[in-house]
Amino acid sequence: MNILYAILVVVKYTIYLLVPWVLSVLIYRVVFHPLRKYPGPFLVKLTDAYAGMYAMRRRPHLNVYRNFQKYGDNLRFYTYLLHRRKRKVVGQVISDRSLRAFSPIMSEQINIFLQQLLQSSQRHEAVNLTPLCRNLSIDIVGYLSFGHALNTQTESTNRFFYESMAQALYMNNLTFHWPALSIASPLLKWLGRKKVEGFRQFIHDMIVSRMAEPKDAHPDFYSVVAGDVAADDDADSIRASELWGEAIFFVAAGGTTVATAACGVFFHLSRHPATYARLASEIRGAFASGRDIVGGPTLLASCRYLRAVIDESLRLASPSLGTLWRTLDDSAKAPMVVDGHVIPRGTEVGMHVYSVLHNPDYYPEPFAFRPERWLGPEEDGGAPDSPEKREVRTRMRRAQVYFGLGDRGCLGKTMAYLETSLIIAWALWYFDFEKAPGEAGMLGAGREGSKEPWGGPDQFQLRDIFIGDHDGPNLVFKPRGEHWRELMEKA
Ligand code: HEM
Repeated sequence: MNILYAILVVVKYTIYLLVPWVLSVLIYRVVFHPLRKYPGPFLVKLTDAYAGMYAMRRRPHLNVYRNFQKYGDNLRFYTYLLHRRKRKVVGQVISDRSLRAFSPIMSEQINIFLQQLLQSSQRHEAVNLTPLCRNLSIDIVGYLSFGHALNTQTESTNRFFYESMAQALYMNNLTFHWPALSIASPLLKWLGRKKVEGFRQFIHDMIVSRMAEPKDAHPDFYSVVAGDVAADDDADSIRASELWGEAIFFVAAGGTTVATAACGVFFHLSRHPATYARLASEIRGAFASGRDIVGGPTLLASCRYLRAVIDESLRLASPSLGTLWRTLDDSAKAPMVVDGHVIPRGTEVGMHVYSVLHNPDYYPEPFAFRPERWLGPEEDGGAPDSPEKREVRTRMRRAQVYFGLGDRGCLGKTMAYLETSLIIAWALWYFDFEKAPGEAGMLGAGREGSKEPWGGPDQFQLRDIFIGDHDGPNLVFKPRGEHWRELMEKA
């Protein structure tokens, strides 16, 4: 009885202390917070659990978009910032010169992907492009980062890689949107421990096997950073080294983004026959054989419609969906001013990629797939131009944020365009394709009758786990004439 009484007293006084404390925090957040003048859902002012709930459901991009529609151009949100990466070092790995040295490896890997399409076509089976493109881009980034043959395209051993990485990113994204959840970090880590540890072990093995080779053995990330970041080859030292963080970031940044880009293009082409026909005729008219399709002026500069299709697909289904955060450098003397707003020191300001890319002020009919919007009059059959049209194009280009902008923008942009262009151009050279019949063909698409503009059957569905996660499309490939025989020679 005495113990029960003691517990009740403790609970009572805890409540007496907690209630005023919680109330004062809430009053501060609503009434006195330096960001109080910025609109947003009332719950956001009270707690970051609001953003966390959407992150949990992998839908923060859609929620933020909806809030921009409701509250205007500036929103208040709780989150915190990622740290800056060694841009200069990483930049050297994917400079144009390094890419030239690397492009035979890229072509070899895409060739394996094409062989798989060929096999599916010979079996008259539909293929799910998500695992195929994911394995391809992960294999390419494996070579690019540590000269390492991951062989996820041909063997199942390393295929856990994506699942593990996605689990780690999902967890990070969750605590990023809902920092208070860090209290539960040990539990979350424990729940996801197998996948996350698998991912860590994998990166560790990749680094160790590369460190065993001479620095210049491959034209890869390691050959550039090896002298810059030192680590012994024991697990703790590697995990504590800068190489570790850089490697994880690099593999995550390059490992799945291109897969999303390519899947988006496949999805949209399979839903838009006129676009498909125009692009097929551009590619098939520009080259004499599949062997002639290589990176360089013809593919990237002459195939303007291909670029427009990739751009429009990246706009609708951007591999990066969330907010790119910035904060004022500690050493900066002048305050940060954004769009006329003076930003309190220590506050992070972000640009929400999905919302910008679907803003009707920049992209009229933002959910419509219209590659032509990216073409100038000279590329669009000499269509009449006007100052208004030029103004629309300029605004569109300035809002083209899927690679980020400015001095933190994507360093892999050239590589991403090259890789996606080669995948699509070769697929259209060797094959014809269409969406799989029946329900299977709906994989990755929204639903008929959806009330949301992003929910319809012509919209590629992305889940926001920091990167865009997806499944599908399921497509049926048919070899085009006798061109496929060239693939047999390449095999
Ligand atoms: C379509 C594919 C891709 C998209 C949409 C994309 C998008 C992005 C975005 C939005 C950022 C952040 C920019 C910012 O914070 O302002 C970024 C950064 C970065 N990306 Fe990409 N990316 C793609 C492919 C790649 C590839 C293939 C690589 C390399 C293999 C790569 C390497 C990087 C690196 C190293 C950074 C960090 C730059 C820095 O912090 O200074 N990306 N990317």
